[in-house]
Amino acid sequence: MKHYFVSAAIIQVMDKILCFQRGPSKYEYVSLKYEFPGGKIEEGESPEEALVREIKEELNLVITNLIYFQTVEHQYPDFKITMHAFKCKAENLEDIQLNEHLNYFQLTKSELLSLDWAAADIPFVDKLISSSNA
Ligand SMILES: Nc1nc2c([nH]c(=O)n2[C@@H]2O[C@H](COP(=O)(O)OP(=O)(O)OP(=O)(O)O)[C@@H](O)[C@H]2O)c(=O)[nH]1
Repeated sequence: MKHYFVSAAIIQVMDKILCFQRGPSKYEYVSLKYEFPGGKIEEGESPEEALVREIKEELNLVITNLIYFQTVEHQYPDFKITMHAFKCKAENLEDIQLNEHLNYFQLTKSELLSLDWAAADIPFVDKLISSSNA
């Protein structure tokens, strides 16, 4: 069984959080689901370095002020992921490009549950909702 190590960005804009819809996938349980953008950590990279690289590649954004948030281990039917989430800011939001995602929303914490999240992201969503100053 494959085990992926992944970093994910909780990008905050004022009191809102950026939520991104994945494209179609052969794995129906992640296909078209919402996620925090990011990707796999490559050999020799820290989780933070991987996240800065992935967000530039996927969204053309420069992220700053990374603060560790939480790590989730999730077993999907075909692979396992260990995913580290970081809160951060985006320097240049006006330059955003959706190079991989289909769509995105800027939502307040209380609105997050209106989206169909990838299962691995649910602990992040729950923690964001339950933490008033997180
Ligand atoms: N980036 C990211 N991946 C997630 C999240 N939740 C979640 O289950 N995943 C899963 O983690 C795996 C790795 O993510 P990814 O596909 O974005 O990584 P990547 O850009 O390096 O992929 P690549 O192999 O196509 O280059 C995917 O199978 C994805 O479904 C999330 O919030 N963010």
